[in-house]
Amino acid sequence: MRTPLIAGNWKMNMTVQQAGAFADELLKNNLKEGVEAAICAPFIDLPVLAGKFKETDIKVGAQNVYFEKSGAFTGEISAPMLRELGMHYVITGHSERRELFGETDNDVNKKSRAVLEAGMTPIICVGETEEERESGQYTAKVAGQVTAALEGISPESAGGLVIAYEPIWAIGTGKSATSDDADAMCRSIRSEVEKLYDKNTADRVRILYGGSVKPATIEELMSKSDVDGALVGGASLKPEDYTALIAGAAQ
Ligand SMILES: O=C[C@H](O)COP(=O)(O)O
Repeated sequence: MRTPLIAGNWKMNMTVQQAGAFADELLKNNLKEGVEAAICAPFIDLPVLAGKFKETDIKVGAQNVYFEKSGAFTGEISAPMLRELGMHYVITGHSERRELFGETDNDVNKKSRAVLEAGMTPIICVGETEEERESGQYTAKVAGQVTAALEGISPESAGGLVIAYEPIWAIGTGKSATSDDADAMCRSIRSEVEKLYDKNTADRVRILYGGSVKPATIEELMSKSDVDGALVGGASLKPEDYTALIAGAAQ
């Protein structure tokens, strides 16, 4: 049985003060049980969130990492640094990092391995462009991203990780994939994991959908058998919306 996960991705939003205020508000709400809650925030917000959520089940994660452990890499943050802060998750391979910062499949693989090695869980993002969807190449594109991201990762580790399917055309556009399309792609990713490993690993790995998920759409999305949760951008920025997402996923 896979525990549903609602992971917020704040992207480049929320100052330290705003992050603290969000946490205080969220802690006043009764989050429904049975759903894992995680917030992936900008690096500077992580200590305050880790502190505020310390005595709770709410997990905190980063949105990026560098794959080396330490050294002359000005401006970068390593996986052991994040682990020491109490991070559980690190997003790797988000399409914004691939598109805007030139991250390759190889970078995503190295980052995901560094995250696992440090004792955290990567949320590995994959997804196709609108052009790839329209030309029918999307399944092959996503399968290729999954294969590249998982290279050299053991079956034990692979079973515990999280993959987020985020069609690029649905991110921040209000144009969400239908729940059936999301389910079909999550199933296709699971079968790719089974090809690379085995059925047991494929049954354990959690696969999220991301792309314009809102409180109004979460329940329908979560009714699908291969969708194990959501990676949520815009709708994770307000405590009341985030609380509603958790409630919707708990139905
Ligand atoms: O990581 C989250 C995704 O990019 C989705 O963002 P969005 O919910 O604002 O469309």
